[in-house]
Amino acid sequence: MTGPEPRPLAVTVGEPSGVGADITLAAYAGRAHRPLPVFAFLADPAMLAARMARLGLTLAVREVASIEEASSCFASHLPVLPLANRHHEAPGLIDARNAPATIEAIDRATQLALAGAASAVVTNPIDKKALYDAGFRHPGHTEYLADLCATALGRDFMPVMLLTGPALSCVPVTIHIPIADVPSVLTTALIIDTGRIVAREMRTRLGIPAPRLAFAGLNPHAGERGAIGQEDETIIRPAVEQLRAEGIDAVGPLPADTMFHPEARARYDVALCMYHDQALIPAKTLAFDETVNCTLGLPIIRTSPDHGTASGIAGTGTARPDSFIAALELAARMAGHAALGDAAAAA
Ligand SMILES: NC(=O)C1=CN([C@@H]2O[C@H](COP(=O)(O)OP(=O)(O)OC[C@H]3O[C@@H](n4cnc5c(N)ncnc54)[C@H](O)[C@@H]3O)[C@@H](O)[C@H]2O)C=CC1
Ligand SMILES: NCC(=O)COP(=O)(O)O
Repeated sequence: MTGPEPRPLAVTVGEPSGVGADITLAAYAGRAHRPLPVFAFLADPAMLAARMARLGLTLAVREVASIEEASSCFASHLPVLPLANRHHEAPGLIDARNAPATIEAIDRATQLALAGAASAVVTNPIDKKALYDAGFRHPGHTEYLADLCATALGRDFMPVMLLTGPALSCVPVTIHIPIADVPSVLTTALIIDTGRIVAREMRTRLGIPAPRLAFAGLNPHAGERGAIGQEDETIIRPAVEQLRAEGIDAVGPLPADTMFHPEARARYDVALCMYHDQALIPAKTLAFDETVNCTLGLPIIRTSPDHGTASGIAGTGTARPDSFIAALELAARMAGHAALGDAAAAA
């Protein structure tokens, strides 16, 4: 017996000078070999046509008026929800005129997910500086999506960035801030709040019944018992103790340099790291093509490939779609779609 048809995913095009269009088109072109969950692509059809021509792709595209139409045409046509704003197609070239369309795609995909018409949002990478220069006041998708959800629902959400792949799941507790600001932004309360969201959503959304959380220290050797910095003992340890008191399986602070080798990784389900690169370097080094960026703490599901705009290879046909496909697959799994293999077997 098959259940109701799952609602489509809403995929945003991201920065048009980057590889967002390339990897989405490549994933769709390869769907016979690696089946995809149904999605609608929020993009400028003219920009897509130009990128397809540049890539030598001849895919059947259908402009759809609503995301619901994606389900009926996905097998034969790439469903595109046209943006009202234009994207100028020029690989590698940042153009300030593109920002409104890039943001429109994120806004509309989020609205579709909040309204229940899309089962999840999958974002392609944005060029953060290009958007900052155009007046975008959020560090990245993670915080912007939380703001959009807060505005729509009238309450605040604390977004948490999770990078998850076959070898490692990890969370940067502080995200896109200068390294010099990390010690002052890092507080016991921030670590506790992050740990609670991670523990809850690893269980409720990622299917790990009793997640084991490992917290990295901030300083070398996790501060060497206070001899190499104080934050490990004064900020991180009290947070870990509080989480343990709440029944969460938490350990740390652990020396960060020895918590990512295979035996160490076997002892936890998710590493909570104190700053961006402490988390993203091991995640991308271990599985660049399979790791997915997923935002926890929101009332919607959002995933993304782990990589950036890769604008140096946009339009060349060399961008690998694997992390993007993994992001589609994770979003579908989190949204409760039948596994693609199961769906194929039931068909
Ligand atoms: N979720 C998002 O919106 C993200 C956006 N970014 C943005 O991306 C821009 C560029 O960031 P970078 O640090 O240069 O990282 P990047 O991931 O764009 O590129 C790093 C290296 O990996 C290669 N690469 C990336 N994706 C690839 C793919 N799919 N196939 C083959 N090779 C690939 C690139 O060619 C480059 O050599 C920045 O503006 C940054 O803000 C970065 C990460 C995530
Ligand atoms: N380095 C990760 C990254 O830039 C992703 O940011 P976001 O746009 O997902 O917030």
